[in-house]
Amino acid sequence: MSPRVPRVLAVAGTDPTGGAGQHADLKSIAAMGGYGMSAVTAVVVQNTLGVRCVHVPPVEFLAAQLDAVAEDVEIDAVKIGMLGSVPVIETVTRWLEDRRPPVVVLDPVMVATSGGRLLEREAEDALRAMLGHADLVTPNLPELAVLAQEEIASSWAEALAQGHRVARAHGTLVLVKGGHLTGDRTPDALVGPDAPKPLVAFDGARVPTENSHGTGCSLSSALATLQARHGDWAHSLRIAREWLRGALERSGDLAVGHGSGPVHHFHHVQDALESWGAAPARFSDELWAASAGVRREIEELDFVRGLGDGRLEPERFLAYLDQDLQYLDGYSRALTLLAARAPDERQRLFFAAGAVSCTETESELHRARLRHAGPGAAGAGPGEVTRRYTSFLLAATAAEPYPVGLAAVLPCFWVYADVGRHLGELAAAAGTGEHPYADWLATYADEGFQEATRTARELLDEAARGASPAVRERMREVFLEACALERDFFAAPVAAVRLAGIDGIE
Ligand SMILES: Nc1ncnc2c1ncn2[C@@H]1O[C@H](COP(=O)(O)OP(=O)(O)O)[C@@H](O)[C@H]1O
Ligand SMILES: Cc1ncc(COP(=O)(O)OP(=O)(O)O)c(N)n1
Repeated sequence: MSPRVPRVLAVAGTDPTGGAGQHADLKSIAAMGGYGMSAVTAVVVQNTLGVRCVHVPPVEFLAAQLDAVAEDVEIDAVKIGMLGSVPVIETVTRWLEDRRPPVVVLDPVMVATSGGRLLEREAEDALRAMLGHADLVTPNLPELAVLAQEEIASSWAEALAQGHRVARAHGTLVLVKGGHLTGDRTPDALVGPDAPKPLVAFDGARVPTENSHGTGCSLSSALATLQARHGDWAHSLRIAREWLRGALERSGDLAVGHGSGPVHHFHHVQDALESWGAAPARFSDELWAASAGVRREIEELDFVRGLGDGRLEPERFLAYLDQDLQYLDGYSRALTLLAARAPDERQRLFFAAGAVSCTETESELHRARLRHAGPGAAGAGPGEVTRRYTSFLLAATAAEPYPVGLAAVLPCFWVYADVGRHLGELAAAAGTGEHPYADWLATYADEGFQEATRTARELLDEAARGASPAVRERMREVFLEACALERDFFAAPVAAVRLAGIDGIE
């Protein structure tokens, strides 16, 4: 019977930055619910930028490690990664002949994506000769071509056919991986020796990230673990792919290295930790605490008190609406600039959608109210505070680093949502009678707006994690300046009672 916690041995090289090799294997095995062990084949000096050099310890040392594990622990699965040279391949082959665990996955590591060779060229024949010992071989496309002794496949159909030829020649299953294909899809398929048609195939959109260091190591060790658990390759591949997709999508949380960074093996555990209350300190919390004084000043403003308890003069409310409409024009331009500079599709869509909503929905709400108030309700142009605030936003989003632009636009989401909460409290305290601004106050509580505020905050935290100390400091300055501008903006309508011809408001 399959063990609940499979004992999985990784026979592989090292990566001191923890993204590839046996470090990635151990994380992947644990992430899939296994117990990881490792025997070192080669000590590799590498980081996310590339491989610097390789030291292969005497093979007697490797054989002793393998025996030490096997003599003590029942091994449910082995994942074999970097082997490097003929003597190492021969040592591992001999060990497999003596003590083969029930599941053997061989990732025929040859060249790191960053360019460094991890298998001597003269060891390629020996590696091919070893394939028959594996249940599953997981080459990337260049490795598959070496195993097949053919050109690199240039299409998915060619890759599948090549995978089948390798599977047939060595009597093993081959996982044909599409990570190295050009284009925005990353298919994977299991091909067996008996027929060219894949036993199972999966497709998916490529995750837009540079952080793919160690994906091959991670996938193969996850598969070894899942297979020891379920005994079904198709099922194992489905789960491993889904997990790896999350690990690629959340790789940006890690901020490790300056090159192709590692994937986030424990992205699912991070969520569990947070649900247990172990949320990490958020940079946005720090900014929020620093803005407490300005937010108190906003709550004290006559305009805010009057809007909350309903006593605000209509002409002041309309003066505010008129300036807010002109502010929205600048704000939507600032969001458009951020969308253009966003590092990934999710952020680009978020800011682009925000810009559209400002220009279409929110501006129209303002215009409808101003139209209803009569022809005198529209002001002459942007007031001094409106001009100052919008110029500040455009400068920050166009010319400063992207995380700083994010810090500039966040208060318009967050402070506004917080003022809305406070206004709701003031309205409730003022009593249950008819409130002249009730429908306007309801817009602050809109769930779509609250959700957008949460997302903007998460994006700021994400950007802060990858930012240098100098950029984080600038984010703080800009965030506080935007909060002060929010305050000045709420204070400005007091000076605007000059608007004429107003009978009522809607
Ligand atoms: N950007 C990406 N988005 C989604 N999946 C990816 C991406 N990059 C790699 N993968 C997946 O990671 C696994 C290993 O990738 P691949 O690049 O083919 O191998 P290797 O890391 O051995 O070079 C495959 O399942 C592949 O589909
Ligand atoms: C020690 C070690 N083993 C294997 C690799 C290659 O890892 P892989 O998962 O194929 O992905 P890249 O790192 O090449 O993107 C390695 N770098 N080091």
